[in-house]
Amino acid sequence: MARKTPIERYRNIGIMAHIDAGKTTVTERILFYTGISHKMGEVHDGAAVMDWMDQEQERGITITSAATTTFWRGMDQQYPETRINIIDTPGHVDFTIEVERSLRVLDGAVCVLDANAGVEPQTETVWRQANRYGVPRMVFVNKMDKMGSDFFRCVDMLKQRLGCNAVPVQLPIGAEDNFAGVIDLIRQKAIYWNEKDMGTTYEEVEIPAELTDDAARYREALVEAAAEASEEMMDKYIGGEALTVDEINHGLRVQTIANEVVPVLCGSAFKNKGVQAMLDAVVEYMPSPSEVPDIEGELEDGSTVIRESNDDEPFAALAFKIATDPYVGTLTFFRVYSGVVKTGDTVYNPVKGKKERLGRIVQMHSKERKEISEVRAGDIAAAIGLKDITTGETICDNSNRVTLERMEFPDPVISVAVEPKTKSDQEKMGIALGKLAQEDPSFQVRTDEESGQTIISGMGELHLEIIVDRLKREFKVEAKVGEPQVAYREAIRKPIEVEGKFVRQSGGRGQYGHVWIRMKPRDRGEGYEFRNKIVGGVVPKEYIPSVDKGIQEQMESGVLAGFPVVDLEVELFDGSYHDVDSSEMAFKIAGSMAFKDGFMKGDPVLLEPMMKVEVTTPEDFMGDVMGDVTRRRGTLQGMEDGPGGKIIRAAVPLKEMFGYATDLRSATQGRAAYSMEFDGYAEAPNSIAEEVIKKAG
Ligand SMILES: Nc1nc2c(ncn2[C@@H]2O[C@H](COP(=O)(O)OP(=O)(O)OP(=O)(O)O)[C@@H](O)[C@H]2O)c(=O)[nH]1
Repeated sequence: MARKTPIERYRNIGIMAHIDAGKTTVTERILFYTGISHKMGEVHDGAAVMDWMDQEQERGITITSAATTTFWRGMDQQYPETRINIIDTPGHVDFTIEVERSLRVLDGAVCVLDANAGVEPQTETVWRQANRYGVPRMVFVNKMDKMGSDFFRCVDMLKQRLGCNAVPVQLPIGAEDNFAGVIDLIRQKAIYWNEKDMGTTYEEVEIPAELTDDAARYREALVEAAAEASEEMMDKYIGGEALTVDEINHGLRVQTIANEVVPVLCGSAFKNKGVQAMLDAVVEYMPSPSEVPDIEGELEDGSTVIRESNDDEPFAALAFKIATDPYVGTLTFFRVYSGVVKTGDTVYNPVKGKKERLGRIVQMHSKERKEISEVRAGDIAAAIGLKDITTGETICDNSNRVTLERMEFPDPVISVAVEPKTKSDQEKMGIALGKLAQEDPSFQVRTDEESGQTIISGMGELHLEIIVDRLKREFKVEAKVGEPQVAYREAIRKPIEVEGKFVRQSGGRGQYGHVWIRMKPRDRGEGYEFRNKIVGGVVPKEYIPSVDKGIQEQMESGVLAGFPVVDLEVELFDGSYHDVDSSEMAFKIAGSMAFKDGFMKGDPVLLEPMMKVEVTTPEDFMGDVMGDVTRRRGTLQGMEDGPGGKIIRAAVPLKEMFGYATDLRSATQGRAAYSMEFDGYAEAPNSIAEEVIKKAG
């Protein structure tokens, strides 16, 4: 079967936004206009297309990222059919991990702003993440019909708060109740959507006289930004020659894909204005899979390889989301980077080292699944029934094995004990939690050895709340939940040299392992490194990995209070062995003994997770909010004015942030908002450390 849509006509995009900016409404309108969704449900009466999990609809926030395919030929049918795959990215801070994994597989993003609120804390968080992945972006200033909407302030905020080169390609006609349509600055037309048919039809007329000056000024700026794309265009522009519409669009496209320009559009999804023009801009300015850098992978021999974005390469794809579906079981969403795969093919997962047969492949057209028999480079689809795969892993051609760039997931920072309400649910809960952990690598499950309790860990209070909620809804397991616990870490602050000797003489064959190691603290986030500095075979080669293993196992279970030890360099530089009695086990124990001893002598410290917190509050409550942050052991890091009031930035220990949502709401009559992001580990003060160590007993 040949390719239906050439890869140049693919757009894999994400829609990112702060909660309530209108991402769901925008997505739903896109599906409506592209003809896939024929009924328009309003988000909060529960019929929206993208909100597909029950509690998402109840909470009104989008938690999972699903992928939806749709086709667009342009407002005037001016393009060849373009396939737009929309990857939904959640806006809530507790789900940054969901944002990360969608950013990883999309080629471009539309950032939706609330025209009144502008750039909000979470917009910034997601924007920074997108910067890290170098994702080209455009902005849709939504809610132009809303009280207090201000397109130009939004553009200023984009420039100032996000530091991006925001270039309006449209201007709004009117605002708030009088928002009537948009000016297309490139084609120099005013567009008004017909209110009677939900904006399906529209008319294009001359720019209203009172806006011609503004339009000319903004057009000049955008032409200049487009001309930067090439010397030829720049020469033409400087020479006073007019650039054609095609040239301008081409220039903006080049600059947007190079992350030099962010085109800005506006509209009101709710009032059915501007969405089709935004889709046109997706086609014009967002890259196709072949216009973004090709993905890198690692072959089995450790060498690096590039997998080009085309059908002739060997098949390689990345699983970016795993969902459990009550009807079909496990759905593995994957993005194909290269090659073709068909149902019935055997694929290989290099991380698990396993082959699996690809049973059914489906494409998600919003809630509807379409069975397909093959997928190609650039496609996004879901496989049904893959058994052993976790989010972030590669699937590839079994005879051309490759591991694509791995996704990095932060370790969980908070945990709670969960216990099923009835004993008989124990097993059911175990299975359910296992499935949830497979879906979400930022969520972990373990059994506490001492208490026998099941401990779940994740990225925030809400994250775990939702897991518990899903246990109940999807798996029918009611669980009791303990107090949230912070995931501390342990580290040393002083370099140290220590000896570990494990010798047993017991009748027959004894045990003999003996090592000398140097332990050095590393900077935060640098992790663990083991160096072998043995010369002259004083510790035989075959035992060296055992020493490393002994140390790592001990690091996992901690020394001070049972939390993992981090940021440490260990050098094995001396030791001795016995011809008969030495064994891997003996050296493993010697390594762990040396490590434990060294750790206690190396000025050990407890580390606590720190959160980057940003609160937007009306000025009246500023004093209260700041006082409260300080009481929570927070360090104020800055303050500025925003449209929603004062913006306060601070670093606060996670431990002190429990229940913050509720406290902030009651302290500010619900008028403040906040966002929070894991920022790294810092030394916990003595009082806290003592308490934690005592509790660990
Ligand atoms: N006035 C106005 N309201 C809008 C517009 N678009 C969306 N809304 C409303 O804004 C609210 C939030 O919209 P959603 O589409 O749920 O926003 P979201 O960003 O998907 O929200 P989360 O899923 O919670 O992240 C809803 O009440 C919408 O009806 C708009 O263009 N104008």
